[in-house]
Amino acid sequence: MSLTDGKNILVYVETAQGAPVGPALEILAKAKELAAAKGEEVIAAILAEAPEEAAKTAVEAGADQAVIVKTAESRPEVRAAMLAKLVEKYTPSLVLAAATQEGKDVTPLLAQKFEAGCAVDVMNILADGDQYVFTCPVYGGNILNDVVLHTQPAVATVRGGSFSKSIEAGKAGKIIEETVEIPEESVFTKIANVVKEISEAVNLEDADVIVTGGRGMGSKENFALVQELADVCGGVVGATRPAIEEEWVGRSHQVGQSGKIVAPKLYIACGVSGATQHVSGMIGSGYIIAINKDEDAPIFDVADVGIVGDAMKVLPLLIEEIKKIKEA
Ligand SMILES: Cc1cc2nc3c(=O)[nH]c(=O)nc-3n(C[C@H](O)[C@H](O)[C@H](O)COP(=O)(O)OP(=O)(O)OC[C@H]3O[C@@H](n4cnc5c(N)ncnc54)[C@H](O)[C@@H]3O)c2cc1C
Repeated sequence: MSLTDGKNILVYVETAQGAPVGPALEILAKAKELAAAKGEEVIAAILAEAPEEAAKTAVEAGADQAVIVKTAESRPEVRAAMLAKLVEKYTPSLVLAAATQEGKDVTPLLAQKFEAGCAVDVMNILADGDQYVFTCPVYGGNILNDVVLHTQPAVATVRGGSFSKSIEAGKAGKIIEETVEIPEESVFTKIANVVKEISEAVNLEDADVIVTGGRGMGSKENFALVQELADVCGGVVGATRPAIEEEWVGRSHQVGQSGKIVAPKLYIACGVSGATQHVSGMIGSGYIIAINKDEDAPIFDVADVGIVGDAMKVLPLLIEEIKKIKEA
């Protein structure tokens, strides 16, 4: 199945605890800009148990209309099938979703239904006549590749932090409720078990402050300093793959190529060497502070501020100073 004469941009607005996730709001702002240049519209598609509030926020963030489907369904296969029904009905030329874990699961399945090309982890989008040019990182972010998809629709997942959100409080837009039924016999995925740790995954993609610990933290006891610093900064804990393999923190905290792509305002890397596979997941951060005892560690190449020292000595000092400032 493929579309012809597609028009408008459909943004899949993922939600968490009833509200759109930050990267989805960023995409809506970019979609608004792209659509306005062509005299087209932005349609937000929301699949959630109670999507009404999220729909209002999506409109304020740039959507001209929000299409909502009330559902508690969590299986990516079913969510992709639901979105496909909306794409069939609203015939967008472009479908965008955040490159979150859910976006990465759902979007390629959606693209496959329309035999459409799917650009992943997009960092920029330019309109070029009737086509869009998607800038995507390849080889762990060492090369930026421009991709053009000659399909209807074109489908893309967008990396968090690539665009800035823009909220126009009180903006009005049409909210349309759709009912989409996906017959159970057409679904191959059955949920056998939900693993608690993964289901209560930390929301790294939306965090303003991330404090990440790497192998250099040395032990689970020392890693507690990373949590403490995150707490005093009002942030969340990230980790490199070795720190997770050592079981100092859960898998949902992993930042990097095979973890989460993050773009907080502040990223503090403690005992992290700066391997390409890690850096490709955090290079979009606004301000990077690195603490490493090796002055030649590659993490310093991407850091705005580098502290050469033993993290076990530097972190307690930082925590103490920040506490003092907050109490003052
Ligand atoms: C296909 C693939 C995918 C991968 N995906 C990911 C991914 O998503 N995320 C990820 O993180 N990695 C990923 N990796 C692993 C990656 O290649 C690196 O091995 C990893 O990022 C290194 O983690 P690290 O910096 O914690 O450890 P190390 O590279 O061992 O660095 C530890 C650092 O701590 C410093 N240090 C030691 N003691 C102290 C101290 N007391 N105080 C301060 N500094 C200290 C050292 O100088 C060193 O620079 C992937 C690898 C592959 C092959």
